[in-house]
Amino acid sequence: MISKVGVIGAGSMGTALAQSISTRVEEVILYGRRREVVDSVNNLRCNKNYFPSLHLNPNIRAKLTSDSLDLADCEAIIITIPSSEVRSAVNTIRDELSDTILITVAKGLEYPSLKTMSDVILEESKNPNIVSFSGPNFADEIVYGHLAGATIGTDNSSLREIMSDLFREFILDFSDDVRAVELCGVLKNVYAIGTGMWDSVYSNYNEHYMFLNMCYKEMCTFLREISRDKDIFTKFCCFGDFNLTANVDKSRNRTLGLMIGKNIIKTPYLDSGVTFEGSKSVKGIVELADRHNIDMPIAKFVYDVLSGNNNVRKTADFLVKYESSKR
Ligand SMILES: NC(=O)c1ccc[n+]([C@@H]2O[C@H](COP(=O)([O-])OP(=O)(O)OC[C@H]3O[C@@H](n4cnc5c(N)ncnc54)[C@H](O)[C@@H]3O)[C@@H](O)[C@H]2O)c1
Repeated sequence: MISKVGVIGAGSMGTALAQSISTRVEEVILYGRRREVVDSVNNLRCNKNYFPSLHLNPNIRAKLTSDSLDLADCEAIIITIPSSEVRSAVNTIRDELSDTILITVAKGLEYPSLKTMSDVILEESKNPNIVSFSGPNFADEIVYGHLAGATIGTDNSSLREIMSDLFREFILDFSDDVRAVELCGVLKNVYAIGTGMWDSVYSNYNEHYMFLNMCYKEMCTFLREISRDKDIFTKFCCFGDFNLTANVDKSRNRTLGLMIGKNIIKTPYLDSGVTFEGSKSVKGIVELADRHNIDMPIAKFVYDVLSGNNNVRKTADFLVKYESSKR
């Protein structure tokens, strides 16, 4: 159905999705910032900075973002750059985006606007054909063709069939509440940091799963208030992605929480750069919760520790007392 796709961002997720969809479309253009990455894709058929031993399919070509992009003949564009870069990147190419489907995988909340990435993309591109792609999937597994699940968030039902075909390598579910799908991706990062912090203090299985349950309950309380999709709780973007990110040590945000709890990383630590997107979003989530009058003590726990206002043990002990006092 779609024959040409542009992927903005030649990092882990961009390369993984390019490889995955290249079995479905005629041509994929991977847009990267670094010349050595672009050259390795075109000349060596691999992305030497991210997956040096993976042979990329022959219909993937790479281009530098600093060159003329020629996006106009791409029927879909997948945005796989860190959320902090999305506004400026879309602004630069906004004149070429009017007739394409814009798919975002970036997980973050802009601060202080509290806008999700689809809000930001719509504002910059004025193109309403926006899809969010979110679920429990690590790039280093997608890239080798392992099975994965994902939620497609779109309020345009005519895009569902096109997305089903493009992402045929995935098991998909759908939601018409794009913002809720994206907020699941932001919340799960906050709770993954929190679970890492908690596990650095309480390490038994009972303690771990008690806290995990408390996090999921808080996440659902938030979603019940803001989501139009009343089934969001069972979708890949919610339950699956929350579990993957909070439970698996390969998750960057969980690792951040563990390292802060073990004093390997010092706080304050709210603005970290590319790797730990959750730490950038936690302040926004706390503000959104306040705006909607939702009690979110665990998100506040993560915020307090990341901003250097409290340590993990004291805050975890406070949470235990707080939960017990609700009886
Ligand atoms: N890695 C995963 O498993 C995974 C899974 C789901 C979603 N995501 C999301 O995908 C996004 C990217 O994550 P990643 O893991 O691929 O990160 P990454 O650090 O591996 O790659 C990001 C790439 O984007 C490039 N980049 C940054 N700003 C750019 C710009 N303005 N124009 C072009 N390229 C730019 C960087 O050079 C880098 O190569 C994040 O929002 C992340 O939350 C990642």
